[in-house]
Amino acid sequence: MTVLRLENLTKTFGGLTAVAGFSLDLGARDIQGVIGPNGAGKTTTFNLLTGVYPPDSGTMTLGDLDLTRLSPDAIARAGIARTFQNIRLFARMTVLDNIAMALHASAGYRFWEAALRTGPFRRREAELRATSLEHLERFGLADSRDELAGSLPYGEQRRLEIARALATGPRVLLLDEPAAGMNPREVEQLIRLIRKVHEDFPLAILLIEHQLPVVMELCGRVQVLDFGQTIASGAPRDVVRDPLVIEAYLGVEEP
Ligand SMILES: Nc1ncnc2c1ncn2[C@@H]1O[C@H](COP(=O)(O)OP(=O)(O)OP(=O)(O)O)[C@@H](O)[C@H]1O
Repeated sequence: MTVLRLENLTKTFGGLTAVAGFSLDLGARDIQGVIGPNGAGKTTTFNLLTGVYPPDSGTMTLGDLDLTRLSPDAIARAGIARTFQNIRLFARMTVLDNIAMALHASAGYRFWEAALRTGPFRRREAELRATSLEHLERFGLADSRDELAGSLPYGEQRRLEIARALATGPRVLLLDEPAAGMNPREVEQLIRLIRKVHEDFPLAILLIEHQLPVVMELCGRVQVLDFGQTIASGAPRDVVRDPLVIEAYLGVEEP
């Protein structure tokens, strides 16, 4: 069953076509990848999908819901969560508060309840902290709950960012180059983490990645972008042998 369908998305900036006719069907339990050289349009695709900018043309649907013109907030509420190429955490807040903030944002408090700190508000605050702690436990981060997020080692910051994205129960998780800046040991741990997330949570994952081993290990299907165009798609082991893909990556001239 398809959870996310993108049809013919196009986005231009001035005279530059960043994404040209991008289409994708993501099954409810798929892990799919998007790869391509620098500037190929990968991050722009995620920015369209999360409502950072509207597409010039094309449609995006999540289940029965048309996402195409929705705001980033509405798209997040509908069930699409993401992480960023450069980790975005509240670095000066504690690990626990980073999760609590994500839950808070989706809890929908009324302003006066929060301002007056009424009984129901305090009760929900306590519940929120308990839920946040449980969530941290699942990700092996409970012992670091009182540390500042910015002081965690890089691999754990990435884990916290993924934990935060999952706190509100999304149907689709977008990971933008999760292995960027990681050493081989951290990459191994990340692959295990993403596998476990996929086993434990009922969601689909769409992954942008430069490091091919990550894509080869995790993705059932991969799409290759070059100058905004999809130049190949299919099983990772077939796609990496495609002459067009080799040329795009290595700049090899065809004979
Ligand atoms: N907001 C913007 N305004 C103008 N041009 C943009 C904007 N965002 C992206 N671009 C351009 O669109 C093209 C695609 O960029 P994009 O960031 O999507 O590529 P990418 O595949 O994610 O690259 P990288 O691997 O380097 O992150 C690039 O030429 C980029 O300069």
